Amino acid sequence: MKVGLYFGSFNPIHVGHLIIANHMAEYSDLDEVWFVVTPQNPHKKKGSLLDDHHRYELVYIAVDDYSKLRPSDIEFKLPQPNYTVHTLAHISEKHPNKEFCLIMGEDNLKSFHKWKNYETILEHHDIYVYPRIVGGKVKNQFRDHPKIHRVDAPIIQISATLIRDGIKENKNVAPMLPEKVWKYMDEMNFYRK
Ligand SMILES: Nc1ncnc2c1ncn2[C@@H]1O[C@H](COP(=O)(O)OP(=O)(O)OP(=O)(O)O)[C@@H](O)[C@H]1O
Ligand SMILES: O=C(O)c1ccc[n+]([C@@H]2O[C@H](COP(=O)([O-])O)[C@@H](O)[C@H]2O)c1
Repeated sequence: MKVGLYFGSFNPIHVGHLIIANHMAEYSDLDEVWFVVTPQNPHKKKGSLLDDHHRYELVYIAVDDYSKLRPSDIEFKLPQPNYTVHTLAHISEKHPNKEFCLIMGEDNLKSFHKWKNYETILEHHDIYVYPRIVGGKVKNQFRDHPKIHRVDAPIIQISATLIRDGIKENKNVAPMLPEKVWKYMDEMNFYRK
């Protein structure tokens, strides 16, 4: 079985994430997509991060109705900050019968040369890249790389930052979130202060 791993802070998960993951599961050769909730991205400040378990709960609620999408808390017990190369080694050892690929946006591909041991990642895993609107260029070494596959998924301009800021300013952010996710966030008063 071929599993696509979609790593992120998911602070919170939104419809942009869900549309990408569902597109990969339905229109590529991936059998499943797992949302790996990252406690601490090595390139991001902890800042306004909601508690790990709350972010995981929101992902869990979001994928509940999708049989090919799953939540994963595998990074919760691994050392922080979370380097993807370590998680990939750990997850591959835990599930020897599955083939794991990485899903990433074009934005992340642009800074992929700064990731820890990115050559090791490319040696062992395929990467499925979806388009995003961002400045800058993808490095030549990643352009026609045999392990990097482009998937023509839709471009959605929503970010978790936009949602967090909107909630603080009392705006209606409901359309940007799966309905059950928004209901839970609203009840729990997440991101209000
Ligand atoms: N609208 C979107 N469409 C496609 N990919 C997205 C979108 N928003 C985020 N991503 C990508 O999904 C992954 C996880 O996203 P992340 O949790 O950082 O959300 P975010 O919305 O970018 O968050 P923030 O605004 O807090 O930086 C990252 O690789 C990110 O580039
Ligand atoms: O391994 C690395 O060096 C590395 C550097 C930057 C980002 N990442 C991972 O990329 C994923 C996307 O991060 P984010 O916070 O933008 O959603 C997240 O799981 C990070 O841990 C990993």
